[in-house]
Amino acid sequence: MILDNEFALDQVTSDLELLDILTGPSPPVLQKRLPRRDADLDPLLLAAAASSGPHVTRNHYAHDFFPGVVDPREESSYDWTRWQAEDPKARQERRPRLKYVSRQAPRSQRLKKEQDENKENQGAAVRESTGETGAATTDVVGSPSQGVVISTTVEDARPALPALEVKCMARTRVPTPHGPVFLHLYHNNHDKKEHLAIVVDPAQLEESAHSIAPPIRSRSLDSVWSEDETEMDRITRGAYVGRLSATSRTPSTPLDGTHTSPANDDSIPSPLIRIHSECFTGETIGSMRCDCGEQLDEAIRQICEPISIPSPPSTPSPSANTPMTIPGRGAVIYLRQEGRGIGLLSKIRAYNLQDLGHDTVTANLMLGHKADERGYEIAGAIMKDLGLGEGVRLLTNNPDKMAALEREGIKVVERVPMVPRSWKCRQHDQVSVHYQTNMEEVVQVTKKGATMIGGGAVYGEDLDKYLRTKVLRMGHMLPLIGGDEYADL
Ligand SMILES: Nc1nc2c(ncn2[C@@H]2O[C@H](COP(=O)(O)OP(=O)(O)OP(=O)(O)O)[C@@H](O)[C@H]2O)c(=O)[nH]1
Repeated sequence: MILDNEFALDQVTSDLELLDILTGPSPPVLQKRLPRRDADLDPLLLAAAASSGPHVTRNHYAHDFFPGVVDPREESSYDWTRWQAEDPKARQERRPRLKYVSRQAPRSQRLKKEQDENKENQGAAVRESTGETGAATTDVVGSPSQGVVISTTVEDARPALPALEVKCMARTRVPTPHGPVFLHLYHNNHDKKEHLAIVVDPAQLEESAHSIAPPIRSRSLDSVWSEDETEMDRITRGAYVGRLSATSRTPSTPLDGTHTSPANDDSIPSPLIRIHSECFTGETIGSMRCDCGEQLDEAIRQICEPISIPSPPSTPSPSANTPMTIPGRGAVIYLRQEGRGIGLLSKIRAYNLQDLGHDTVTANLMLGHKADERGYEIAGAIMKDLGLGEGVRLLTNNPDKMAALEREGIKVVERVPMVPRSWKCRQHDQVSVHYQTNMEEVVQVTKKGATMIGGGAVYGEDLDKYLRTKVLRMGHMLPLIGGDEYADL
């Protein structure tokens, strides 16, 4: 502030002095420049100075707006003699100032770090192939132009992971509304999670029947685990054939890999497979933010559907050319990769960011995660253990899953789209029940397979946003709803 007249003032330090100068009855006469003042100006002082008249502004500043008077209506709040200045520290404690603190480094630094990591990963791959372990990373903090290296660490000298191995620890029959399945629980040597395989192959329950298609069985479960394992050990872990009952218990023998089917293999469609990632919210509490629960249900339903095949020559049938029906076969590989690999805690936080208007991809990025942090190596290994590496039909819209499985050496012979039930229903006659609840229309699908809590199809604004983001930002292979493209599915 510069007032260039004759009024002499060496130091103007307090807000009240300034107020006097600015709002006094006659304009101030300054003889020299006011010294530079770095202290914060009270904005109320400026407001008072800028308002209509000194008689009003002085009064307001000193009384109504005085910082010590919390509530002007308080008894004696206008009584100067009783006012005591408040400890500014106490005031700060009472009203902590919310500060935005970015948890991310500037973008340039993050990009550089990413580049360094990529280089390092390439180096690690080379080292791994040459048998070296451990990876050095460099944390660059500060401007990249300065290249200030704060710390160089040898990344936790973690030994390279051993070659992936999976082992089916137990298997059991579970009846579901769609038909019986065999639940397989897997351990592996890369993470401590219990991944699962839900195998649909009811032909295995018919102990005596001649199975047309090769059985879907776990090699690791059926192998011999120790010299002294008993029949009961094998049966208890699920290494049996046929159906267990009080009168029937036949332990399995290790598969020799020479199983041949009497039918021409080409005539039997490849098993239908779904790689599904855990979703507590969608599968357990029926969340309608996503369609995960519905997808799990729909996948099991579709895999359980009987398959029509041409009669094999060796099978007696009324007419040689009459197609025959065999039970549906396939599996859901259920991976414990909650929230696309970011975990339930982060997914819950991401939901709050989504409520603020961000989509599911951006919310992940804002939390410092990738849009998708899943891996499919374990899924590939489980599929091979189940003898499913040679050709599967994959239920998915996700191009990453297809590519990842191919990388794991799984032959995907066909992609079967996963169409959200609500997208099918909008044009479909199957929507036979409409009812009102809480002023919203609820669509109840009467089609077989509706097992989720609260109804057959998830629906709503949140779900539409989620599904559209998957199509528009994650490249999912699903035409957006608009016309009658799903009417026949
Ligand atoms: N981070 C995040 N994860 C979510 C959200 N909604 C659902 N998920 C997770 O997404 C995963 C479900 O994905 P999947 O259905 O296996 O597969 P997909 O990538 O959608 O591909 P499809 O095979 O076409 O269904 C589960 O792990 C869910 O927990 C979300 O809003 N944010």
